[in-house]
Amino acid sequence: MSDALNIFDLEKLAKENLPPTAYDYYSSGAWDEVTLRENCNAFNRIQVHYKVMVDVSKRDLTTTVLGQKVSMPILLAPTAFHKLAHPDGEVATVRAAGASNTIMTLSSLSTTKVEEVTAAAKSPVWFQLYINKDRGFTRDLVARVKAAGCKALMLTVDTPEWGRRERDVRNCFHLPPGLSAINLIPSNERGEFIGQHGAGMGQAFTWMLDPSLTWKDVEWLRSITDLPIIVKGVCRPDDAELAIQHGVSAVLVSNHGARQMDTAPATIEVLPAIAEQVAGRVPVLLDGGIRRGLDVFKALALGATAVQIGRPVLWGLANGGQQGVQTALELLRKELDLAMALAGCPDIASIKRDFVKVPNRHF
Ligand SMILES: Cc1cc2nc3c(=O)[nH]c(=O)nc-3n(C[C@H](O)[C@H](O)[C@H](O)COP(=O)(O)O)c2cc1C
Ligand SMILES: CCCCC(=O)C(=O)O
Repeated sequence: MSDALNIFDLEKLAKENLPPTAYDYYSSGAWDEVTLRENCNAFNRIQVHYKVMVDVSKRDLTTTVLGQKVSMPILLAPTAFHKLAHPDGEVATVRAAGASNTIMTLSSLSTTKVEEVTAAAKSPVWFQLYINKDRGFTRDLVARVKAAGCKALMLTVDTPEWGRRERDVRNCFHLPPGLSAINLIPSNERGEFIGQHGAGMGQAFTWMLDPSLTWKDVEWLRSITDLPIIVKGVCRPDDAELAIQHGVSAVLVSNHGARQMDTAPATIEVLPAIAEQVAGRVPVLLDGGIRRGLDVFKALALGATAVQIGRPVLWGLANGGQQGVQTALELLRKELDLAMALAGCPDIASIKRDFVKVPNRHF
């Protein structure tokens, strides 16, 4: 339905379709948005050293992530409030993930009940979790999402407090009447009011965060569930090491789409050192700034098993719901496929470290 040639076109169309406050909420980053720009710009500084005269007439983008086969190494990151973009909300998103045969992680702050999302799923759904100050609340939620059929927990660890997104503060951003973080309601009366207060998004949701969290809470989480745990928000090799020591099943290199700590490095810049530290013990995933299939190629060359996309899904959702999300996913799939052909890589396993050159390494 859309004439979008790429994700940037989809964003332009989304901006026209969305109420300005919703567009600002989706697009913004923390403070001066330095990292927001860097997440994308850093990909462009990486060179691709392609091979020639390789038979790339047949190409295979399939791969396996945590034992789950996907049609491509591009997963859907957890993002809040999909009904702000389209009335079908997270159901549209999960249907698109199913049609593209890849994994969606549902945000804790989804505007659709987890059971409704998994019922519409044709491919695995993971659940993004914040550990609540009230551990009983978290325990109930974990049991509920497992019963609903979620196949892994993605524990977000970069959010002891909400980062400050000044566009939201200026806009007095809040959820319109009728929308709420619905999964958080049944266990907690405060849920009803979540997000209904202007300018106070951060405040309205602060009750669900616990700034006292440490790695021992990952052990606690492991003790209450047998679901695999992916730690989301790691940006340093030493933290990746601690995550592994505390028994996680995967490490996700992420700076929360630049919405938490501003001037944090671009995720693609810290990926090589983290992948070296992890050394294949668990899968390393990455998100932040992926706007081209070529970016996916670079992340894989630098050690990621797969990547996640956040905002591109929302831009798709704002352009016709399920169909728009499929457009976003298929644009990126085609770009990755072409990048692999041009680089001389017929399959995912052949995308190796020596295909890319990184100008300045962190750590
Ligand atoms: C509008 C929006 C909402 C988000 N909501 C959540 C969330 O509820 N939980 C979470 O762990 N991360 C959340 N994130 C972060 C994403 O999971 C992901 O890390 C980030 O969007 C990746 O960067 P990209 O948008 O540049 O692809 C959100 C990001 C955006 C843009
Ligand atoms: C109050 C913030 C809601 C979620 C969100 O925007 C994020 O995780 O970045």
